[in-house]
Amino acid sequence: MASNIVLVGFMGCGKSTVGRRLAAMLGWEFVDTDTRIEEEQKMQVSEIFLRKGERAFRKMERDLIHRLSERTHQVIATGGGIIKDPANCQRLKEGGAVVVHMYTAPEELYRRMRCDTTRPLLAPYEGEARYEAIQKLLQERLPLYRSAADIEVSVFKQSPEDIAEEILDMTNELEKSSQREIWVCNGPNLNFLGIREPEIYGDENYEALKRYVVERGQELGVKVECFQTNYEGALLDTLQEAHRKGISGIVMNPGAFTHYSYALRDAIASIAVPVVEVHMSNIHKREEFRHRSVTAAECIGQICGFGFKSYELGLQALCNILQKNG
Ligand SMILES: Nc1ncnc2c1ncn2[C@@H]1O[C@H](COP(=O)(O)OP(=O)(O)O)[C@@H](O)[C@H]1O
Ligand SMILES: O=C(O)C1=C[C@@H](OP(=O)(O)O)[C@@H](O)[C@H](O)C1
Ligand SMILES: [Mg+2]
Repeated sequence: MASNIVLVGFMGCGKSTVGRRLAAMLGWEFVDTDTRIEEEQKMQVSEIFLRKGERAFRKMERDLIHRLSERTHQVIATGGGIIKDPANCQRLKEGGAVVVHMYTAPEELYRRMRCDTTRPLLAPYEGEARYEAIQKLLQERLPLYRSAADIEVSVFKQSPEDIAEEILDMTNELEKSSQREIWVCNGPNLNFLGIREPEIYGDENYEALKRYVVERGQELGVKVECFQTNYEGALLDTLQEAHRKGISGIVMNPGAFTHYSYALRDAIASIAVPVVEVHMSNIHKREEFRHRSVTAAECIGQICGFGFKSYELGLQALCNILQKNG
């Protein structure tokens, strides 16, 4: 489980409201950074802005985040500007926190904060001008929230209780997927990518393919290991090893073994690990002997024709299935 759950998002998205409920559901401490700063300074946030200025407030936020990052079992509702300094979320994440971005449209944020007097950044604006200020600031900050967050949850037309439940489910799923390991297994001649018939397989080499799949894995929150061999038996050994080690899934490009290796077909059939078959080229558009796959029927499915992207689609398909199966 995450050490802390940190809620980020624009003013009015419901961080304070949802955070309190989420903490109660988990039996964790609830910390609202604005409230904590107000208690420590014995002054309202709007008064701090007025008397000491925004810079001083941001420093108070930074100092508080520093202290909170050393503790665990907290749901932390941050102020909407916490992401102005990327080091804040970075610090919390280094301590094992999961950062959740709560998102809704500017129209809904305006509806909630039309008459609000507690948010100093909106104080100079009323009516239409307030809506425009929200829209402009949201546009500026959205990329910052997104790059800080591990998870994004839409909070439009959902009750705070339902949002808290959803955050809990998503956090649990993130936790599970981070424990998953997927092997990307490549068969004969794939080590010759970049050299081998570039008009079919492109000019990027095998090292580039490895980097590509590892990065796609990171985006999906799973660990990816790559294997390549030109030997049929070695490919079988790798599948059996994946089974013995309890690897979560395999994305496999069996190369030309696809079309005739019954031994590989039997290996896929005998392991408990789900396999997705991928090919860079569209094998059905090519020579007759490539139209048939003796291995695909033992796999969950086959993806072909999208170059490196076939591997990404394979990884996505596997992750969806693993998520569905718990
Ligand atoms: N899911 C929701 N649906 C409707 N109104 C909400 C929801 N969550 C929060 N609110 C309301 O929106 C306003 C802002 O919520 P708050 O929790 O203070 O947001 P934040 O801490 O992100 O600024 C409050 O009036 C609150 O009651
Ligand atoms: O977005 C911001 O810069 C701010 C958001 C506020 O918190 P909420 O997001 O809880 O409104 C509060 O920290 C301060 O007014 C500044
Ligand atoms: Mg708040």
